[in-house]
Amino acid sequence: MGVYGTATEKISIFERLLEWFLFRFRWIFVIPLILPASLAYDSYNFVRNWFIYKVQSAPKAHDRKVAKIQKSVKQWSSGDRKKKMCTARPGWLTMSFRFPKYKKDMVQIKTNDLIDILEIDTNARTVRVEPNVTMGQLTRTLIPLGYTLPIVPELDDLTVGGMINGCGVESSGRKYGMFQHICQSFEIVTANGELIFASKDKNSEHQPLFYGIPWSHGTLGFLVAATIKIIPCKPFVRLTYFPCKTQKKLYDRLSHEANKNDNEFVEGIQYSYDSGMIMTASFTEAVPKNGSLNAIGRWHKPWFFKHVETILKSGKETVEYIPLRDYYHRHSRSIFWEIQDLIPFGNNVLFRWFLGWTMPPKVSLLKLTTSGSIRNIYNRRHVIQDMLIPLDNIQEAVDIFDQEVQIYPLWLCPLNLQSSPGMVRQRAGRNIMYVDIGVYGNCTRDTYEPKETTRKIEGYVRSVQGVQMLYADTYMTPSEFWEMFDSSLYDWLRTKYNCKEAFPNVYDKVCKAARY
Ligand SMILES: Cc1cc2nc3c(=O)[nH]c(=O)nc-3n(C[C@H](O)[C@H](O)[C@H](O)COP(=O)(O)OP(=O)(O)OC[C@H]3O[C@@H](n4cnc5c(N)ncnc54)[C@H](O)[C@@H]3O)c2cc1C
Ligand SMILES: NC(=O)C1=CN([C@@H]2O[C@H](COP(=O)(O)OP(=O)(O)OC[C@H]3O[C@@H](n4cnc5c(N)ncnc54)[C@H](OP(=O)(O)O)[C@@H]3O)[C@@H](O)[C@H]2O)C=CC1
Ligand SMILES: CC(C)=CCC[C@@H](C)[C@H]1CC[C@@]2(C)C3=C(CC[C@]12C)[C@@]1(C)CC[C@H](O)C(C)(C)[C@@H]1CC3
Repeated sequence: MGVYGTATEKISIFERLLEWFLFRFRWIFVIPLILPASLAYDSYNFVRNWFIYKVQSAPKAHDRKVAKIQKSVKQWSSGDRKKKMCTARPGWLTMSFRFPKYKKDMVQIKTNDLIDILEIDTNARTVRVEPNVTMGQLTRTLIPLGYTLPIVPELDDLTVGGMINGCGVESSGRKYGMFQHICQSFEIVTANGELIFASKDKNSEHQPLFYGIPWSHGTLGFLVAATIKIIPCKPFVRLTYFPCKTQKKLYDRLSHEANKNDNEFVEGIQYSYDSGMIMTASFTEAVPKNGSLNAIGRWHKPWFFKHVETILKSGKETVEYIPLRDYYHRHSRSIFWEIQDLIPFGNNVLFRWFLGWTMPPKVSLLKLTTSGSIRNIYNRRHVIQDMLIPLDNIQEAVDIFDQEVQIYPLWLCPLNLQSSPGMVRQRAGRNIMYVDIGVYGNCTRDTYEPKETTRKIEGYVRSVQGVQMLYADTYMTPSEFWEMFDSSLYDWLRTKYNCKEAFPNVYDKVCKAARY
């Protein structure tokens, strides 16, 4: 039973067996209940969003919704101010592993109904959206018009608000950086209830706030709308798979492709210590006559990471044409590779043909129904981490991951990090190619101790000027945290916009103590 935890934990054999049973057979509950509920939830949202977009009622309603938020914040401001504020978005809806503890002791401001796309301006090449608009909603609306966001983080339910106040990365990061770098302006309700417009434009009065908002997790104000760049796109991508059978070949290829201007998208999946696949893609108008079309998003298709593994085994460099939306949401159906634990036989051909159309279960509904025992088992042996480190350090970083957790596959996503102000900054004065190393899975190492192991990895990441994505568990102390992140602009903005009484410090929202 060593695999389920650490020697120091005192938990009876019976409890372990029960946990194991609940974990292994979670599908008994997920298939008949969560899958239909997910389908119903998505269908309702699809119809509702389509209707609202058609009747164009969102822009008018927006002003009313924002006025309500301002009123609530002003009420807080003129009250006793004993409690701090956060959004009322419930913990089970967020796309992170933990349920936030801090919400119950705070005044929750209702930003929940900010769920609409407000304006698509194809001349200015921007889209103005409310913060709870999801990536799935945006691709569904923009792609038929011939446009897309330059960066589309791949899980359908990720929100614009989460991508901006937290962080968003995707395979076009090699060209565009992170989600915050494709934003033009933010509309913010401040701690005083004032509505301000913070733009990237250097003549904008609130330009520093524009740079301060990303990664601040709602601790500088409430985001009520964002204007984001859009670019023209084509209906397909031409995806090339480069199987790599040694680690050197894998990282050389990753670095070569990440620095090559022709590539719109570059990502890697490392399947073992010394083998993996690098994939590059660019937009294309049509599938050539002899080209192979693969609509990977269709319900009966194999999970994307399994499909890639099959090509890796064949060892052949392969080219496929993939519908653009299928490409963007390629990791949604299998929630990267997390679905294996939830429905172990989900990639079986019979399951796919009969029930594939009901997949995937919604992460939010899974979270809502996660029992304490399942949470314990995930706490003890499941690792979810994304570390952004300079691409030049990839070999060393993977060695540390291998030594500490030895979990594969690893997600490798290059991103171009600008030298701009904000919580995440590198001070080179030029762009540096980073890579996001994503580790998602069960650790079977006997030496794995969630806190100690994560702290070792965090220490390494700090030592190479890397950063940890904060949706994951962080075990850093405040001083370690502020060694990793730059507090100069953040602290100044917290004073300037009277945030200290109104919102907690970002560390107090993301540290382990703030989460279940
Ligand atoms: C005590 C104190 C007072 C401050 N007062 C102000 C103030 O009056 N006005 C103000 O705007 N900020 C102010 N700030 C915030 C300051 O801009 C940030 O701390 C900034 O991120 C620090 O950058 P740096 O000095 O390391 O700049 P550098 O590393 O030298 O800057 C890197 C690049 O970012 C650009 N840059 C730097 N700051 C900003 C910014 N705020 N917005 C856009 N581009 C920027 C620079 O031009 C340069 O190209 C103050 C901070 C402190 C601690
Ligand atoms: N490809 C990728 O990049 C992926 C990224 N992720 C991570 O998941 C998270 C996104 O999850 P998602 O469910 O969309 O977002 P969350 O609800 O988790 O929000 C993330 C943070 O942003 C704050 N926030 C959200 N909306 C607002 C707003 N309107 N005004 C002020 N603050 C706000 C929240 O504050 P509060 O606590 O007050 O609600 C919270 O601290 C991100 O942090 C991201 O890093 C996950 C998967 C993939
Ligand atoms: C930067 C990138 C690409 C990050 C991808 C992160 C995903 C793999 C994470 C985000 C949220 C996440 C932690 C989650 C889970 C798996 C991994 C996810 C989807 C699951 C579904 C695993 C099963 C759990 O019981 C529970 C339902 C609580 C969580 C919910 C969040």
